[in-house]
Amino acid sequence: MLTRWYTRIIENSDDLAAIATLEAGKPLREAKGEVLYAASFIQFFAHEALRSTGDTIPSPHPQNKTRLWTVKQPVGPCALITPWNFPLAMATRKIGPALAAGNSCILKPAPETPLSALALKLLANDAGIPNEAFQVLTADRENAKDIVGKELMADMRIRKVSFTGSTGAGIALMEQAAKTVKRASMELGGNAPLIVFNDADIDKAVEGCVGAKFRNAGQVCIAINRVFVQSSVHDTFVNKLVARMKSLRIGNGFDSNTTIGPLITPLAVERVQSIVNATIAVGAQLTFQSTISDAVRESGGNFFPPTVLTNVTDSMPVFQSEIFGPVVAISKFETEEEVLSRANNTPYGLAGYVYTRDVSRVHRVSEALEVGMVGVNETAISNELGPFGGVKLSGVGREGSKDGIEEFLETKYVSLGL
Ligand SMILES: NC(=O)c1ccc[n+]([C@@H]2O[C@H](COP(=O)([O-])OP(=O)(O)OC[C@H]3O[C@@H](n4cnc5c(N)ncnc54)[C@H](O)[C@@H]3O)[C@@H](O)[C@H]2O)c1
Ligand SMILES: O=CCCC(=O)O
Repeated sequence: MLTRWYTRIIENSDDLAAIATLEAGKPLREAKGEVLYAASFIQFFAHEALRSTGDTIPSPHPQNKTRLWTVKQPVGPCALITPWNFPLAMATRKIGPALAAGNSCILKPAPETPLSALALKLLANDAGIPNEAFQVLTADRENAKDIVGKELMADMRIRKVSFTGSTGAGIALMEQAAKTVKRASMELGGNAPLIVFNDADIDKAVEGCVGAKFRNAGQVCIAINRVFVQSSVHDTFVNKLVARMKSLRIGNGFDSNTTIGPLITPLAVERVQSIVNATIAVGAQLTFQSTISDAVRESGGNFFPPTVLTNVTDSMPVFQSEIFGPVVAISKFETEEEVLSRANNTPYGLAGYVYTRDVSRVHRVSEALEVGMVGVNETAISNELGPFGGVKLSGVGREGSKDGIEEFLETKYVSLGL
């Protein structure tokens, strides 16, 4: 059934991408990429279902009088709660392993993007997945908090909660889930550093920065939030970045020239603007800001122009908050020791990126960064095979990869006396 669902998603990819662009505003090209990314989790976990095997264990008893083994069993009905920024992929990254492990599940999508979830469900039912096995429960923001979250969390029948969203909401759900001792996986906010050393390929670093900063207009949990550039290559990096950013095109996601769409709500635009204003007010320099054409501005979308801030210091608001918008904030550093201490000086630990040609440094820095995922000389780290997840306030558990299905399985131990 999962394989059939995968096929239905691919067959309907143009419609799914259009729905995601309509709901979330992302450029259609990115939405098409998200459909393939979303589908990959269904295909991968359809295969992974075949590998959910237990162990046989040697008997510890002197006369070999017992046989011991384990079986993998479904954890039980699952509550899956997802955000709006990847309305298809964040859903399938949970539904795929939940169903593959043999669980039923209830998906509670973000109030901003319920239609993508409902479209996925239609295709799942069409592929033969029973209505009862995968349900979608839509709710507005207040109902999500006050009724849905608490109802699902208080219900003893729900044995697992898998959440992707903000750290604050994740903590609230963990507290609620504790009362019925549910298994909990939390994919939460980030504050990713990009570290560019003076031996790096600067063109490659600029391209990586553009990729991981402007994807979905910066509304990505693994988006680069703090850029640290070694002082001798700082000006070169900034100049090349600004030159590259001049080719970005802001506009309606359905316009084929658009590379940056709107932010999700007017409130999101206000929030990003206030972070930028507060950072400039304490001494950062506004080095570059793209222009938004009158036609685009008058179209009424929630656009924020791609922006570069330099002379940023660690205590400034742009380094302290998850920006969730197209703003590059850059700071200079001198030594490896200094930059590692500054990069780790955050309660978050989702992704980190480093550009260097020194292989020893690759090992030192990737091991020392307090994050769940490291991109070395690349920033496109997301795929169905890599374990996705964070440490510290960025969450617990992993999604995708062989680890992803384990989150939805219990290990039962059987001891047989002969
Ligand atoms: N680590 C990851 O994999 C990952 C992926 C995507 C987004 N995120 C994070 O998500 C955040 C942006 O998404 P958002 O604004 O939709 O987040 P959010 O936390 O406001 O909402 C996420 C989901 O949780 C629901 N929700 C919120 N509070 C709830 C509560 N108390 N009880 C039950 N449900 C509740 C919302 O309705 C929505 O469906 C960012 O912080 C981003 O970094 C993390
Ligand atoms: O926003 C967070 C998820 C993005 C991704 O899976 O690459």
